[in-house]
Amino acid sequence: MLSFEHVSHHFGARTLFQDFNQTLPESRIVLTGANGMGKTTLLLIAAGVLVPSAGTVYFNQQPVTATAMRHKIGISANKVSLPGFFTVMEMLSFQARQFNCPANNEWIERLGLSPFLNTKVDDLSLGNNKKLSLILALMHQPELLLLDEPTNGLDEQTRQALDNFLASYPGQIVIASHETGVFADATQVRHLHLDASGVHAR
Ligand SMILES: Nc1ncnc2c1ncn2[C@@H]1O[C@H](COP(=O)(O)OP(=O)(O)OP(=O)(O)O)[C@@H](O)[C@H]1O
Repeated sequence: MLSFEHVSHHFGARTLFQDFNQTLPESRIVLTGANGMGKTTLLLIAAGVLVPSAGTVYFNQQPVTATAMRHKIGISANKVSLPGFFTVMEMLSFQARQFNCPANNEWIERLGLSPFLNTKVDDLSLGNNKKLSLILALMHQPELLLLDEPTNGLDEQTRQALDNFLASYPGQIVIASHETGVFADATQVRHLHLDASGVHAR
């Protein structure tokens, strides 16, 4: 369960959110808001990748910045850039070693990334880069999965495969999206909306 306690964040003079307090027991959370409102920033903070200006984010009562949480959280966001000089296979192997999980998971096949295993990350198309980022986020089957615009740039077949996968994912999922129909079939969905006055739970 994700929980924000007195979380504030600002970049220079710009405050994105101030004293955000919310416990989110729902298994599916959708984060919406206009461009530049802070959706990606909130995801990075929830992943423990970015330390907020104030406050703490907890996942199952543990601060997300704790080292032990690395194995429990997965994030796919354009702002989490991948080292361009690695090939796809090297990247997957590296991640597998980090998380002590198999690199050869079904997702490489299912997302059609097999022909690109020897391609350097820098040389991947936008869609294939997105696929790699998604696989890296979910290959260790994290308890908390944070996805920034996961279907952006994906072809229809891949979108469908991802939707089906997410529908039965056992962990908690937070998706930042401009699309309204995210988690259409889920029963427990919480909506968070960001605007100029901060984060609003709906
Ligand atoms: N490292 C940074 N330093 C300074 N400003 C930043 C930094 N990262 C993000 N920002 C600013 O913070 C604001 C929120 O950015 P963020 O990427 O979180 O928005 P977003 O809601 O995800 O936008 P979009 O829908 O366009 O992806 C933007 O105005 C952005 O320019």
